Amino acid sequence: MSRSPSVPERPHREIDPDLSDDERLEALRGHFEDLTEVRDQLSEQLDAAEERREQLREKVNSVERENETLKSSSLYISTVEDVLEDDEVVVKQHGNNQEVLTDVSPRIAESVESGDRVAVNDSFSIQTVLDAETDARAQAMEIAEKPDVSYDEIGGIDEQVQEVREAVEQPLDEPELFEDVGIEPPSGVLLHGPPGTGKTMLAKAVATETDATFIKMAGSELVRKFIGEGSRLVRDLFEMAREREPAIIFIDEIDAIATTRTESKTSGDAEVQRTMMQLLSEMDGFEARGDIRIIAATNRFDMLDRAILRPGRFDRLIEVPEPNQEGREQILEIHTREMAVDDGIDFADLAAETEGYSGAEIESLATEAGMFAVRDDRTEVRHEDFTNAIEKIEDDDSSDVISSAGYFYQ
Ligand SMILES: Nc1ncnc2c1ncn2[C@@H]1O[C@H](COP(=O)(O)OP(=O)(O)OP(=O)(O)O)[C@@H](O)[C@H]1O
Repeated sequence: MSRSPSVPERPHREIDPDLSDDERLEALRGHFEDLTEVRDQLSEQLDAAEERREQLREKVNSVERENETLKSSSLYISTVEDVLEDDEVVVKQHGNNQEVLTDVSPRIAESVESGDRVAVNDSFSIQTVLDAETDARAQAMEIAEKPDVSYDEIGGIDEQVQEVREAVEQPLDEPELFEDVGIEPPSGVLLHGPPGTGKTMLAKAVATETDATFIKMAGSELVRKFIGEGSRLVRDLFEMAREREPAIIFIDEIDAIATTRTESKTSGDAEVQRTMMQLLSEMDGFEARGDIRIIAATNRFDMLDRAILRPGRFDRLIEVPEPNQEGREQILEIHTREMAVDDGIDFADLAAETEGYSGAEIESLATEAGMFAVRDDRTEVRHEDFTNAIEKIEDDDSSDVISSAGYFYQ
């Protein structure tokens, strides 16, 4: 900050009364000159102060304008690549990856660091640095230190539960077993099957059982909601897992980032490709015997880019099918455990009536049956509530819910 200039001293001159007229005149002239000099100095200082005030006023105006722009216009998200001298930085725009040399508003120049996510205006000038809350990282991942799903809540897929336990739980709990035998455990496990069959539940249950942190990222969100940030978020996902070992990374709807390459070369496709390449490179550099396990899920197995299924990547495929008669019966029993149900319910009969239902649809059926009891002012749910619920669901959804179960998954 500039110091204010010192105020000149007021000139003072004693005039001896014994002086001759000429001498007094000379002394007064001298005093007058001193006063004029001081006046000139003060006037110069006043000019400088006014100039400074003008500069400050301009600065205030520019900050106000900046503020207005910030409030009124859309800003673009970029990442700071490099911070140079004189408030200049190189930013990389999300979406098209274009690098731009730009300047930072002096107001925030000191808080900008390389790697920060920032908002830039139309002329690429950095307006604000995004904090952790606005950071997509927090929004894009679901993290559960202690997910609360146990194996006995999963019905009808015992074989798959067993396979997942061998491929995921054992390498975490008993890595020495694999070392002794001299084999690498599977790098990644891919669960594939129709929607609502328990794939997410299965991944959560292993995390619960092994006391691992469960970190979920949805492939579809990466490409729809966080456009341009996919590869960075994938990097963050693995970094987050390393920070929280033991951890289970669960990538849901992996098909969204790992579909077979299309002919079109739109920027969106290139972005999806980059996200997938990042995922592959994270997996390739991974220690399979380590404390991080990777599970992915898809209900569009046919569309997957085979590159992700190579050894060292998702090399253990587990199909999670729609439940069969026995499976549906088990799932019905699981989802009515907490309900007040009548002894006369014939679960085997209901299972036969619900062919083609997924686990998620059976869960909705149980809730719907409960609703029939509530409507009838009863606290106990009866067999006919279930049959009424089946009828209602099939009437309501004959065109979508039930048939969609097998729609994407062939
Ligand atoms: N096998 C099952 N046993 C018990 N409940 C199940 C089963 N499958 C699904 N459910 C119920 O359906 C809900 C949704 O299941 P989940 O999210 O695990 O399915 P998903 O296979 O991951 O589906 P999507 O492919 O749509 O992501 C679960 O919370 C659970 O209540």
